[in-house]
Amino acid sequence: MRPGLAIIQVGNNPSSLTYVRKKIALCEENEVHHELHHFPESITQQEIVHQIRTLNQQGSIDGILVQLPLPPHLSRLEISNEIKPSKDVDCLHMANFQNLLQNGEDNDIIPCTPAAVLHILDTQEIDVRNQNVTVIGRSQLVGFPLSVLLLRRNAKVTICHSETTVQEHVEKADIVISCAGHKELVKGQWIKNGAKVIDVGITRIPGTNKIVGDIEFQKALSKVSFITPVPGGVGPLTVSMLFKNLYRVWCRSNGLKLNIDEQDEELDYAQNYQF
Ligand SMILES: Nc1nc(=O)c2c([nH]1)NC[C@@H]1CN(c3ccc(C(=O)N[C@@H](CCC(=O)O)C(=O)O)cc3)C=[N+]21
Repeated sequence: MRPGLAIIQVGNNPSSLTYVRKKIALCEENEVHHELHHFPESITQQEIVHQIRTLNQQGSIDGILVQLPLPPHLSRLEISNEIKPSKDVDCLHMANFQNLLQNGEDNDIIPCTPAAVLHILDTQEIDVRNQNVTVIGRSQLVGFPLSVLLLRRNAKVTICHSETTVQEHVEKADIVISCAGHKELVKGQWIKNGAKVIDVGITRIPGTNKIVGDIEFQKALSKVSFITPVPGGVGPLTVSMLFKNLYRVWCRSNGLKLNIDEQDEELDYAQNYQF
């Protein structure tokens, strides 16, 4: 049986519309069974919970993804914990999240964006051990788990957030990973010569189709020894990692042994990425 992915989307957040469209396009390209459950902003907590419970029972669905952010009247925590842990491709359920903290990269599921960042570090052969790594942002899906995973790789991690100054921590960083979603928050001149920079942030410029990252890219270019662009950097890889996670849960639910080499091939055909 083909892998099956259910996406739950609430409202019409323009970024979510784009991301969901990309995920569905990849499902179609790769013959992954998919269902989009798109609800109006007015949906109640109970209705969403009911939908998740139905999908939890559904044999054709291996992975359930609740597209974030949710509107403020819905409880993300409660909704996350309704997802059957074995179908949770984003590692949102608290049991999965706890396992992630305990097992680090040995965990079954690593959330898609942190997994994308680790993949970049690995393919670029960037060793974070004993390096000053400044992570900007502490969200449950990105900054926080990523920081823990970097710590387990023995990086010296500094986490910045809305109540910290950023400049001084960027200035001392060997590696900067920005996941704030604030247009050009990190000034090129702050970056240490030779530093490596991964830009996870995406901000849409209103009234255009343009997106920009958290880093002043052009100004950073003369300083860095490596930088990922926006668009065309972490974003597309994030979607590849979703498919990697889906493949994992599908293997598990079908009693198949995971073949990691095969899995990496799956990843290559899912996206072409080149920095
Ligand atoms: N439950 C959940 N899981 C997620 O994995 C999740 C989420 N919620 N909410 C939002 C973020 C963001 N995210 C991206 C997906 C694709 C691109 C992507 O393809 N970006 C392209 C272009 C995008 C564009 O043109 O707008 C690029 O950066 O080149 C970016 C970001 C997944 N997220």
